[in-house]
Amino acid sequence: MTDAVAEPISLTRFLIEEKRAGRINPDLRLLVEVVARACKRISVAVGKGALGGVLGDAGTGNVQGEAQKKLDVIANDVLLEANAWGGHLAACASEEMDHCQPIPDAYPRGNYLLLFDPLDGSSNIDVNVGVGTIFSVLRCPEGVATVADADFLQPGTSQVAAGYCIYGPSTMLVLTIGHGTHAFTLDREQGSFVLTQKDMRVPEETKEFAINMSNQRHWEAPMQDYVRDLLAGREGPRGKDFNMRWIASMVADVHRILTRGGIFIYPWDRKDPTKAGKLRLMYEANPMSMLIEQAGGAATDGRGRILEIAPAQLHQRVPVFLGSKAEVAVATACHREHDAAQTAGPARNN
Ligand SMILES: O=P(O)(O)OC[C@H]1O[C@](O)(COP(=O)(O)O)[C@@H](O)[C@@H]1O
Ligand SMILES: [Mg+2]
Ligand SMILES: [Mg+2]
Repeated sequence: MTDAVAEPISLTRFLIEEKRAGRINPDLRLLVEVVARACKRISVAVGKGALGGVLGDAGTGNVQGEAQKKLDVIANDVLLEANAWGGHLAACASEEMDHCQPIPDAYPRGNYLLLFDPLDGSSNIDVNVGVGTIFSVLRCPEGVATVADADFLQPGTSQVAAGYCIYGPSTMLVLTIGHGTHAFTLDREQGSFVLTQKDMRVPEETKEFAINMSNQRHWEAPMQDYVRDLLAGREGPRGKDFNMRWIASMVADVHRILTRGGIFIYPWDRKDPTKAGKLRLMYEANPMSMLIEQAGGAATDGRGRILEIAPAQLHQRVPVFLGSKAEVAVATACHREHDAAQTAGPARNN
């Protein structure tokens, strides 16, 4: 849990103070301001709902083979356009684009790489449930003349900033620049983000888990074991009753966990064994893991720390276990013990 701030300040003033304290440089500060401005525009588009002609399918597909919603495309265009002229970026990469998009030669170029999931929780757009934008910032490797996808393939530990904007009953920007995780609420009358939670902390222990249970039959053995113990409640080996929540917008599920704790899980499953998971490492798992770790939580792929994964592809997928530290440790230990037993024993049973 996190206390509300005594004297709310704007995002701009917060960033100026961080700059004075030597925690952010002018270019990164500008980049965060530009992303925040773009999120305000997306918030307006999302808020129009059925009146704005923004609901429904775009009639196109993305590189992931997923049908795009109109708002996926709108949010992607808003982020690209807002960042093109800033002078702080070398290139953008998006869940919705096949390859990265370098800043054109005619435009001022900077030294950062921006990655985003422009609209997270797309399946919730048409039913008026919270959705969001997730972003991650990396440094462009030195001496790169024309940025290529390979320049983005850096582990999550290299992120210099990460955040999300949640378009819910209120619009909130949650941000880390590597010195804690902070939440800003959009004052719609003033048009500015105001710091409302400084240094968010994820409680270490929890009694709440978030998972799409309809995939249960497709999970591997350690996942089955872990969730069976949660469901057994007070009478089971965990000795306590667990509650379940699943919004199906990662942004909204993670926001709840940052606010009151819990564990969020999207494991590998056998529905499509060629995919390493559903969620994307670069646009979803890495930025969320940095935010969660900066708030005292933990994030693994069930075996190891997500932020240390060396990416091989821009659109790489990964299993995700993140949230309250002690609970992520239990889930991860369950997988590791299973792996160890498999190595020692005669045959795999999953
Ligand atoms: O449909 P499911 O299996 O519940 O999956 C929900 C998950 O998929 C996502 O919607 C994927 O994100 P996108 O909407 O950006 O593709 C996550 O936000 C969410 O956690
Ligand atoms: Mg997403
Ligand atoms: Mg998306």
